[in-house]
This record gives sequence, structure tokens and C-alpha cells, in this order.
Amino acid sequence: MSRKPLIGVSACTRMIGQHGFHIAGDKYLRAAAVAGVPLIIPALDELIDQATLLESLDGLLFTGSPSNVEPQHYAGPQSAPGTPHDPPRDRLTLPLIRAAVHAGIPVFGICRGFQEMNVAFGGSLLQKVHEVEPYQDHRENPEAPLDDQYGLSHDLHVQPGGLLDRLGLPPLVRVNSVHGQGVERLGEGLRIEALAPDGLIEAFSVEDARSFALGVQWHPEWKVHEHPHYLALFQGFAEACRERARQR
Ligand SMILES: N[C@@H](CCC(=O)NCCCC(=O)O)C(=O)O
Repeated sequence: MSRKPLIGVSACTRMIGQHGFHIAGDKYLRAAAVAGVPLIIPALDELIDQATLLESLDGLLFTGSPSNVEPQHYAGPQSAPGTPHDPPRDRLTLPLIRAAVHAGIPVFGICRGFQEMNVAFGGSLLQKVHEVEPYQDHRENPEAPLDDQYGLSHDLHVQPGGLLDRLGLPPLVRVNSVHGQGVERLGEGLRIEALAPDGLIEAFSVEDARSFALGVQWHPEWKVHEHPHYLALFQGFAEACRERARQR
């Protein structure tokens, strides 16, 4: 009997009162359930044996987060004072992404997760996209209702012949946009899959990956079942996770 794939979902660390927690957003966990049974992976690199984790999982989803990857990981300039970081998450996710792709485990990175994938493969990040020519402001209005913040915001030019193309995305779609950072230098071995109209890299895949390995800067997990182009990404991820579960 075939069992459902197990999907690891990266956690952020948070303090609630005086206690530390490892949390993952509801929308990521629900969207991960398109591919299998979601399991939150705590940001405890010192306690988690990576090989055991990878042997046990059929896919990994690296989520978005208000925090930014610490710039020391890509030799970037110091962050502006007050920038939110999550060092335990960086310590877990950056090596885990490399190891998972190397092991042929399906990997899907969203927003911060996309930025982590770029850094994991040696790329660097723009810390304030909106302050760099020729880029537009890709941030949401934090005062607006959530449906507006995650509403369709700009065009996306899907590159021909890539993974997004194979997943059935047409050359031009519209996506939401909820980020202040973005790809500066693309990581080694990453293939551009989609661009914003201002030229910002919005999606990449890992060229020599043995399985699904995709990062997207937008949020396909948002109301995933209402957006066929968002759902197509999770269905592609799901198919790869099922294949991995069959092989194990
Ligand atoms: N902090 C980074 C990444 C942006 C990001 O992941 N935003 C999502 C926030 C909340 C969520 O929807 O999970 C940046 O600003 O570029």
C-alpha cells in the first residue's frame, strides 16, 4: 500500500512571552498538504541529525517569513538597525537546502525560502530592492487588508523551456508581491525561470537537480486552490514528492 509523502516545512523561531517557539504559518502548512502530510521542522540545527531528517522526508518546503537572511551568509553589508533576523533558521535551512537538493529530495522555496535557496547556492541578496535602480517597490502595503497585501500585484514573465513552462504556466501571468529583499547575484547552477517587468529574478530552478528544486519570490501558497497557476506549482512539487515516496 502506498503511503502519503511526508513534507518537512521550515519553522521560524519566535518568543511568546518569555518562551521560545518554532512556528510555521497556517497557509504554508495547508498548501504543503497538497503534496502530503506536513511536518514542521524546528530550527534546531544543533539537535537535528540532518541525515536522519533527509532519510525520513519526501519533500521540503522552505517558507516565507518577515525575517531576512543574515548578510554574513552572502558576504553582504551589515543590515540596517532593526532588521528582523532569525539566526537559528539560517543555521538550519542553508545547509539543509544544499543537502536536500544533493540527495534528490524535492525542494520548494517561497519568498524567504527562495532567498535562502539563492544564498545556499552561493548567491547574494539586495537588502532593499526598492532603493536599487531599475527596480520597483515589491513590498506590500502593511496597512492594507490581507487580501490586498496578497492580491495580484505585477506581471511575471515565464521563461520558455524551463520547469514553470513544463508545469503549464503561460508566458505571462500575474502574481502577488510581498518582499523587500531580492536576488542580487544568482547562485551557482540556478536557472532563471521567471522575471518581473523590472528585471528582478522572481523564480529559479536548480539546473542539475535530480528532482523538483524550485524557488519563487511570490506567494503561491496564498489561497492556493483559487489560483490555478499557484496550484500548478504545488501539484508539480506533489508529483515529485510522491515519486520520492514510491522510491523509498
Ligand atoms: N523578509 C524577506 C522575505 C519576505 C517574505 O518571505 N515575506 C513573507 C512574510 C509573511 C508571510 O507571508 O509568510 C523580504 O522582505 O524580502
